[in-house]
Amino acid sequence: MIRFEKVTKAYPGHPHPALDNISVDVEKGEFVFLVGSSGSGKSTFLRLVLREYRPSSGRVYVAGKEINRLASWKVPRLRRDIGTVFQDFRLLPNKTVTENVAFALQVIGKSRKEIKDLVPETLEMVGLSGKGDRMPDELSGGEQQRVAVARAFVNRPMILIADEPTGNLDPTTSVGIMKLLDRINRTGTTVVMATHDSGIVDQMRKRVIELENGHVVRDQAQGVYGHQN
Ligand SMILES: Nc1ncnc2c1ncn2[C@@H]1O[C@H](COP(=O)(O)OP(=O)(O)OP(=O)(O)O)[C@@H](O)[C@H]1O
Repeated sequence: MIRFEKVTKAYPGHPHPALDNISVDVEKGEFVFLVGSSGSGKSTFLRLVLREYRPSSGRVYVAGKEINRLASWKVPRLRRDIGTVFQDFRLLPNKTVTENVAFALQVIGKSRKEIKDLVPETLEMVGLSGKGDRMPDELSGGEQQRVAVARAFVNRPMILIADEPTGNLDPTTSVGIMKLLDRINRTGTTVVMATHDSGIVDQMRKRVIELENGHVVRDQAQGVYGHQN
């Protein structure tokens, strides 16, 4: 589903590349944690999948397509297939919960009928039935992140990318969000999540890819957060 072939990404003005000749394969339906200290290259990896950046060298494939060769006008189509969740929720503050989730469908041209069916169904799935008319600032952090997850998943994307989705949440709330991501993964959606949350990684025992200075230093099935000697 995602393939990096000898990918290097160097930012202008930086002496060391953020990713240095990495090759990684993520199969359809996998759940992968990306771990590594701050600056190790996790966000750069995720941004390359979204084609927010192009690699300096090497190839990135998503669903069999080499995305660096996509014409710019095809990039929005690629991003439709990839839901995103971030640490800081990124909800539209002047829209209700329902409107936030519906908006994701409106921008890709879904019919009113589809929106009417999909939004309540997805809000129910994330445990927010009955809160559709609330504004984001009337919700707890955990609830806001549930809205963000609903928005990312309402279109049933092939891939869900999460960049430190539990970074602003307490441990109990984090577990709730992880249960949701796990449930989404079980529907067949490939999940790639960058995180510093060792408790979550150790609890879930999914594949762990560790980056260090732009290199893959560990790729472990049913892995843990830290090194095991
Ligand atoms: N837009 C950018 N321009 C220049 N350098 C960047 C840019 N984004 C990231 N970098 C550099 O690339 C390296 C990798 O950064 P990246 O954000 O991918 O790391 P990260 O593992 O996601 O870190 P964190 O855990 O702090 O989010 C760092 O040295 C960073 O300073």
